Amino acid sequence: MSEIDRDQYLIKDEPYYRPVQNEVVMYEAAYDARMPVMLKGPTGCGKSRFVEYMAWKIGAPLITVACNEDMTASDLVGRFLLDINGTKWQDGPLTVAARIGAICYLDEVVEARQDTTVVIHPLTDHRRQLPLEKKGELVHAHPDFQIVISYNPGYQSLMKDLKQSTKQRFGALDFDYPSADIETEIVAHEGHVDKETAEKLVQVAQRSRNLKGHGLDEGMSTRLLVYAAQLIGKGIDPQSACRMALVRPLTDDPDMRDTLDAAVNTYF
Ligand SMILES: Nc1ncnc2c1ncn2[C@@H]1O[C@H](COP(=O)(O)OP(=O)(O)OP(=O)(O)O)[C@@H](O)[C@H]1O
Repeated sequence: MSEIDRDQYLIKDEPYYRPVQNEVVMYEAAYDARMPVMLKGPTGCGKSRFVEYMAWKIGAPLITVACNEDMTASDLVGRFLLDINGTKWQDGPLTVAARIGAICYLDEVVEARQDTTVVIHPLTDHRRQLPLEKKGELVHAHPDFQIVISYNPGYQSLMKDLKQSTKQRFGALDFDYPSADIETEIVAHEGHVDKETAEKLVQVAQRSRNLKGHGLDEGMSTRLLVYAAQLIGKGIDPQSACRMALVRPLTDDPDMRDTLDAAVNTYF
């Protein structure tokens, strides 16, 4: 539909992304094949940043949808809205992406109910179609349309997982917190702190990641390390910065909190 302003979804400035493995080359090949891609990995490890960077590099518009359990198929596909002139169809983000040839990034897709997730099926196989049942229209995806989903395998349970018939429509790239030297580089760059401070933050995080499954559901993410670095960059003393950005968000358990505070104190 010509009235959609495609340019608004373009990423104008290069996002900072530090490649970790061969993910850039792999993604480019998948994009060339318009293969649906699944990014697997823990929270705050760089998946969204990676998609932004790839969209910028390719020059493709990017439409991101944060999925949640209340999301319905209509939230993705579109719905009729009432206005003073009667009813008017409004495309949802998935439909807009299919029409303009955007990369549609469904963040944490497993949060959505399975009856919502299945609407992506006809778009992710050879059909590349999206039926708008309520409107009686069959949208043929633009040749540049691609679908990308993110998925945190750590959170999944039998109750909440993607169906095999959904999973097996995607090529998957594994993401994880980067090695210490790369993560230090990222934290120093994003948090505007010196290398030595970034290194210490990464060491604290690595300690917390060893506690995953032993009282912690998840270790400190790269995102939290960037937060801590930003506070330190604002002149906050490192211990207080780490308490606020690294320890308190992670746990409500007083013993675990003390353990993590102690880990912070050994480095700062
Ligand atoms: N490889 C990387 N290059 C540059 N920045 C990174 C990288 N990895 C992580 N970061 C930093 O970590 C922050 C969090 O990453 P991002 O938002 O992409 O996480 P995510 O994996 O998408 O998390 P979630 O699953 O919770 O949405 C980014 O804003 C960025 O500052």
